[in-house]
Amino acid sequence: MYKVLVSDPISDLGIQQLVDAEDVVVEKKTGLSEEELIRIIPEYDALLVRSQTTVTEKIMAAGERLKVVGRAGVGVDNINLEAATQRGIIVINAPDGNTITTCEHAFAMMMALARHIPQAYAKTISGTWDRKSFLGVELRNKTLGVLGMGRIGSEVAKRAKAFGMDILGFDPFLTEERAEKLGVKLASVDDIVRNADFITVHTPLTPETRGIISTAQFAVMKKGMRIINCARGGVIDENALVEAINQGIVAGAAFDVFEHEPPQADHPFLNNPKIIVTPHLGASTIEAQENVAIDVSEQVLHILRDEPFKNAVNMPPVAPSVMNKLQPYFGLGEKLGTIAAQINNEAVKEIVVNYAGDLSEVDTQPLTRYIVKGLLSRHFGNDVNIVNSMHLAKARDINVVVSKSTAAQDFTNLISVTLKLQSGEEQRVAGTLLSGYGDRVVQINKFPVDIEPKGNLIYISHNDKPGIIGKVGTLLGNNDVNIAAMQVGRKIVGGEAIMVLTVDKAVSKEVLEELTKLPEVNAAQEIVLS
Ligand SMILES: NC(=O)C1=CN([C@@H]2O[C@H](COP(=O)(O)OP(=O)(O)OC[C@H]3O[C@@H](n4cnc5c(N)ncnc54)[C@H](O)[C@@H]3O)[C@@H](O)[C@H]2O)C=CC1
Ligand SMILES: O=C(O)C(=O)COP(=O)(O)O
Repeated sequence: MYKVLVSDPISDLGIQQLVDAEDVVVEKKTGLSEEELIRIIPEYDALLVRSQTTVTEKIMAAGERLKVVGRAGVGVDNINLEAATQRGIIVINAPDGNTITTCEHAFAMMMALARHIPQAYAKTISGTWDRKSFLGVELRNKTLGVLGMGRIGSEVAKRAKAFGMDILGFDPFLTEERAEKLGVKLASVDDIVRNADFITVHTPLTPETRGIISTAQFAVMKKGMRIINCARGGVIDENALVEAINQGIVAGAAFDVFEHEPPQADHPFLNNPKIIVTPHLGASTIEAQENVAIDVSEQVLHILRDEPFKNAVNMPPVAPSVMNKLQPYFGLGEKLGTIAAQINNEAVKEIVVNYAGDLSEVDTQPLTRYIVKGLLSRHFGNDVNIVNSMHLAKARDINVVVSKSTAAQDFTNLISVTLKLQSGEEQRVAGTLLSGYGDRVVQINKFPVDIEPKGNLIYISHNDKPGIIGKVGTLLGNNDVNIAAMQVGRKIVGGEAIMVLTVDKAVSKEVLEELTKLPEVNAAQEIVLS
């Protein structure tokens, strides 16, 4: 049974598929302190959060079974990604489910700012009929600057267009083509701060975006401009904003997010009549909450069940078309790594992976993670997975080199894994995916073989002498080890050779030692595959 902890308020309807899953138990415990979470997290395989729970390194360290942290939303700044990656914990988010909702909130904030709606409402319900104090401005013909033209920023721009606004957009990934399609003029941050009547930010909080709008930017803004932050607290410097309002540069600001949430009671935004605030409500609609919870629950279920998944934020993204091509090779890749690790006992300095044939045309980076995982699993066991395999290799100074070739000998695809060892020697395992037959190992070191990589194997390197096969068979038989299949590989008669035996059960160290004592045998290793 997999145990899932939901530690923030997440839509019941959205997590229903987890609740309904026969192999999952869902427990909801919100408002926990870090200490409480550290205490209970060892029981859980998955943790589902929104933005309230801060998933610290200590929580990750305590999460002995923790396989995945699912963020029902976009921003993962409350999750220590580095700590997750080091421990092989997959972090996923739900990037699309709250785009429209947050865009609509930003738009609502812009309109509320333009027409003083919160201030006018407060005064009216207090019994004062004041029509003079709330003279607003139209959005039509105003210039809107959008910083961050990703999912939300682009939707904001589309709506602003419909309101007759001119839009200046800045995003390092915004191309001229896409800007044109969106009806946005590509601009620099400087163009935007100098020319916009309204500015709205839609970037994550990164070292680069922290304070992207600060004192220097406010200093050159149009007098009477208005500014909105429905992204992350800190993108617009809070103190610099208050100062710009006091100087009469900024006519009004609308903030949904704060540098520290919730803000202290004496936060300068909370009693400034020119600043309207909401308590991080950008994603808070029925629709968005259902969407993000459904998305994240679906992926969590896949991860728990070791099925392919998407939206991992601590692994590079892979296009679905690429994923579809690579997926059939994941098992083979991992097994090749496992075999390579088990036929040698030396420290590995470098792993050279060559993808040939069909595979040379695809971005194989996710597949390399599986190979490295298989390789390191001999020593790391379950502590290595595809999230941390490259990280663990790097931390151990193991260089991973990938090469590609169009020709794949007689195969349509071929993966070769070569280990460069401390002694300067090399070990090589190559395999292919044969249509209709599945995974096959087709080469070990210089010897061509044809092995189904499955179950328990014994790898023997020996000298090709008459009678050796019989001796090995007798020795194993005497030790009650049944041979299911056998492959012998040699280059020349009487020269170096290898034997790979598929056996029905694991063999003991003692049996392996007995095998190495046979005069023709140079080495005998067990290879265990799942
Ligand atoms: N208030 C709320 O409740 C919500 C807030 N958000 C926040 O909104 C932000 C945007 O979300 P999405 O549009 O879904 O993300 P996204 O990833 O689609 O877009 C973010 C964009 O920011 C751009 N960017 C990064 N660095 C930049 C820089 N230095 N200058 C300009 N652009 C830069 C990226 O290239 C990307 O296109 C995130 O911080 C997210 O956490 C998202 C949902 C709800
Ligand atoms: O998705 C995001 O990035 C958000 O900021 C939404 O946060 P929330 O899920 O409402 O706590």
